[in-house]
Amino acid sequence: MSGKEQQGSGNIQVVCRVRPFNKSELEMGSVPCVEFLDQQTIRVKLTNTDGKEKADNKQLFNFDRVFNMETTQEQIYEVAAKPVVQSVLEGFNGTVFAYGQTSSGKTFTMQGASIDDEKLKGVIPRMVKTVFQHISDAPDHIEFRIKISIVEIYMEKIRDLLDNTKQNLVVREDKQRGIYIQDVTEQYVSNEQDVFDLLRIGNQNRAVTATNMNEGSSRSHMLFMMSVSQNNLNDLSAKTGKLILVDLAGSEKVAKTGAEGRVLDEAKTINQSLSSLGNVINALTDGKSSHIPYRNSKLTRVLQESIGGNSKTTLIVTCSPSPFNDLETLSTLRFGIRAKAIKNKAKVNREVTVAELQVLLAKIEKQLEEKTRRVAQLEDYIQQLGSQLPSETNLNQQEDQTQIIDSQEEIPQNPAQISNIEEIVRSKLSDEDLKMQHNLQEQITQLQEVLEIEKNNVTVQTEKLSILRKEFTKITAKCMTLEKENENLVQRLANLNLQVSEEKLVNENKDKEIDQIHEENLKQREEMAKEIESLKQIKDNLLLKLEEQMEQLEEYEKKDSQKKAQFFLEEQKEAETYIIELKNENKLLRENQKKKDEFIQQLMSMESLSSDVKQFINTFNQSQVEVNEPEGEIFQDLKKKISFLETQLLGEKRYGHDLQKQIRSFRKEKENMMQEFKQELEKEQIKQQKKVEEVKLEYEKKIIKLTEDLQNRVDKVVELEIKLDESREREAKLQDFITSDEKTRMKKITTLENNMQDLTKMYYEQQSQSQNWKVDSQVTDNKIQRKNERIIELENELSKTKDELIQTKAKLESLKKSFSSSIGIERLKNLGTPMNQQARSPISSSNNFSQKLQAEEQEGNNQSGKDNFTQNLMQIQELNFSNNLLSANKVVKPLRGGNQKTSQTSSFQLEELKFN
Ligand SMILES: Nc1ncnc2c1ncn2[C@@H]1O[C@H](COP(=O)(O)OP(=O)(O)OP(=O)(O)O)[C@@H](O)[C@H]1O
Repeated sequence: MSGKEQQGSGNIQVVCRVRPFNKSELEMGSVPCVEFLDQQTIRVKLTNTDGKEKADNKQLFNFDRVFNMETTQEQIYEVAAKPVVQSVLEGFNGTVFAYGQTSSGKTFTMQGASIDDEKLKGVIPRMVKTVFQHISDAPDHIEFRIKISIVEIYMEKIRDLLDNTKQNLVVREDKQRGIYIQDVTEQYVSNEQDVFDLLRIGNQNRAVTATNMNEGSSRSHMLFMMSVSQNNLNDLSAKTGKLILVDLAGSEKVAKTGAEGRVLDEAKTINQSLSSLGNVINALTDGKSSHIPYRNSKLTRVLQESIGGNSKTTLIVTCSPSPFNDLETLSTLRFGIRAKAIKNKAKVNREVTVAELQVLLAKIEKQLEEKTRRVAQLEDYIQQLGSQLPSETNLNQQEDQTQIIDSQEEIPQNPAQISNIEEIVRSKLSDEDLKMQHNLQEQITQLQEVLEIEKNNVTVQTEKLSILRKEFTKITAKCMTLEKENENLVQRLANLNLQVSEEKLVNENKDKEIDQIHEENLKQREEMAKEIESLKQIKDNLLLKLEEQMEQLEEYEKKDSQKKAQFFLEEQKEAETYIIELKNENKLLRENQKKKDEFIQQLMSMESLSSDVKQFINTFNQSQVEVNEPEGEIFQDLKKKISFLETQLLGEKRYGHDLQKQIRSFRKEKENMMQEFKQELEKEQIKQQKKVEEVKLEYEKKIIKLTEDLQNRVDKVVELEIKLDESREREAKLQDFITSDEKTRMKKITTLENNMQDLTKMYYEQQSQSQNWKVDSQVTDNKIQRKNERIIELENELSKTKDELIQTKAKLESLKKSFSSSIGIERLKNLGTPMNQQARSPISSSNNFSQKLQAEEQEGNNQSGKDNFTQNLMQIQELNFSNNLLSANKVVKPLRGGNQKTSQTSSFQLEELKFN
């Protein structure tokens, strides 16, 4: 695999999916709050409360891909997840995670409605197929090992969904393994079914609750992790790709989901960890943060490699199309846009095994062997061709000879030769001659010394020259680099100035921002405190009101019952009076009955009396017939009385009948009245009951409304409290940030300012130095030029001297010859001349000698030997003079600054250079 293939740096892929309307949304006749402009662009249409679209509503979002409501599970998988899975099979780390509001379709996307349904199964079951398909298509020498782990992050605890006993796992970091969950269950799998079984177990153990928004709302973030290790049995290489598929818990508004109690706590934790995820994304993308707060939540810690690390990552943002959720959809899309800017650096996780290295070593050894064999073959071939193979040392020498050493011009002067000549001359010359010769020798030595000095000077000068040349080139180079450095420094200085001013500006802005945020926070806090206070007041008022209303209700109920009781009492009273009346009437009736009975008895007694009377009358009548007439009158009276009594009886009977009738009608009336009363009473009772129930219902409704209101307010209070906590946290962080970051920034600024001052100083120093250097270089240039001139002069003089020396030598040679020949003649002539007369200074003695010669000349001893001698003497004088002149010239005439001094300086300089 090439290096390019092994590296994969790029942004996180972000795709957006909008789910279809659910049943209740369809029933409401909702119109989508999103519009799909093309395959990459989506627009959110925000509406006012009247349902009309808001003015200036251009909420456009661009993603790597936008999936509309009709998108199938397969389409999502092919575009969003399959490339990541394929990267994992190549040895990369890969992550696919779904983010969105509760009930927006995260679980549907990641797992699907059913893992067994071909159409509805989600990313996880589909991925399994791709992996096992790849394994079955892979060549035989590739060995695969697949491990599965499933965990959930619930209430900031990592729970192992494959082992219920592991309830609080720990995240660790390792150089080799990267970020990993310690002790998590890693189950080896060998086929698709194994994975599905584990998935089922994991789903069974996952925390799910029904909320107002979702029947099966995930209360945790679920992470499905798969590691795919591959061993190549041929080259023994190994690589491991890790895949993480994340079904996040949904962000939710507690007011909408109706969360309370435990569910509310869950919602708080979910929202908190999602906001930590948002913070990490912000820190990664704002381009300013040096610290990424991965450790603020378990979720971000586990996903550290996936967000901004070694992973190929796809984020699926899921949205609801309902206008009811438009603001949540908007914030989800904004989250996706921020995440899109994250850059990851994925690389193949290759493991270099010992076995692999051994194979590599064996390969290299084999190559080496082949190369050695080839060399031997080539050597044979060369020898066969008759060529000599260079030995190793020759080869080394050849290599060493690459350095060219400058050879110095040899001066034609040989001290050995001179010493030879000296000896010959010494053996042949007399003392005076020897003296002369000695003088000459001295002169020659002087000349040689001068020559030597000059030679040394020249060497020194040449060396100096080369050193100076080198120095000059160095200085020039240095000057150039300094100039460059200077330019860079100026540039840097300008940049630093810019940076500092920018930093200052940024700082000022930040300060302003911080102040603003601080102020805003304070305001918000005040507002929130006020709001909370007012809400508390409202809550208290509501509670008071509720209590009052409850009291009123109780009072009302009391009053109602009192009223009812009174009403019943009155009714009872009425009924009682009525009953009393009826009783009275009954009494009357009974009295009448009594009377009637009495009367009937009377009547009966009267009837018996009348029958007695009748009997008596009959007996009387019978007896009347027998007795007399006057008794007939009594009878008549009795008859009248009887008839009167009979009419009275009849009247009484009628009266009795009437009374009975009356009693019957009274009874009927009473019964009817009782019936009516009962009916009315029942009706009234039902009415009252209905009324009571209505009132009760009304109150219950009111209570429910008030409780709902109260709950909403409590929710609001909770939300506000969460917000307050968050803003407090934010403020605390800001404070930290302000204190720590600001301090470091201030430090940075001061160090930058110091640096700037130093740099400015340095810049000026450098400038003055470079100026000095320029002057120095000019001076050195001039010096070099002068020295060059002087060297040329010296060289000329040297060559002159050399010529002269050669001439002198030649003359000396010829002189020696003629001297030796003439000395013989002279000796013969001046045998009586004392030796001490000749022992004077060379010049004076030679002058005397010349005077003598001149005298002899004048004397006319004109022999050829004598002429020669004179000529030679003249020549010697000339030579002496020129030599003196030359030596005077050479020794006295100083080089610039004095010859000795220069030679001293140069030797000093040389010492210095040697030392350097
Ligand atoms: N693309 C879709 N097609 C058909 N039905 C869908 C789609 N997306 C989601 N649903 C349905 O919507 C409901 C909610 O979906 P899901 O449970 O996946 O939401 P979620 O985002 O996971 O919610 P939570 O965060 O509360 O767990 C489910 O009944 C699901 O079947």
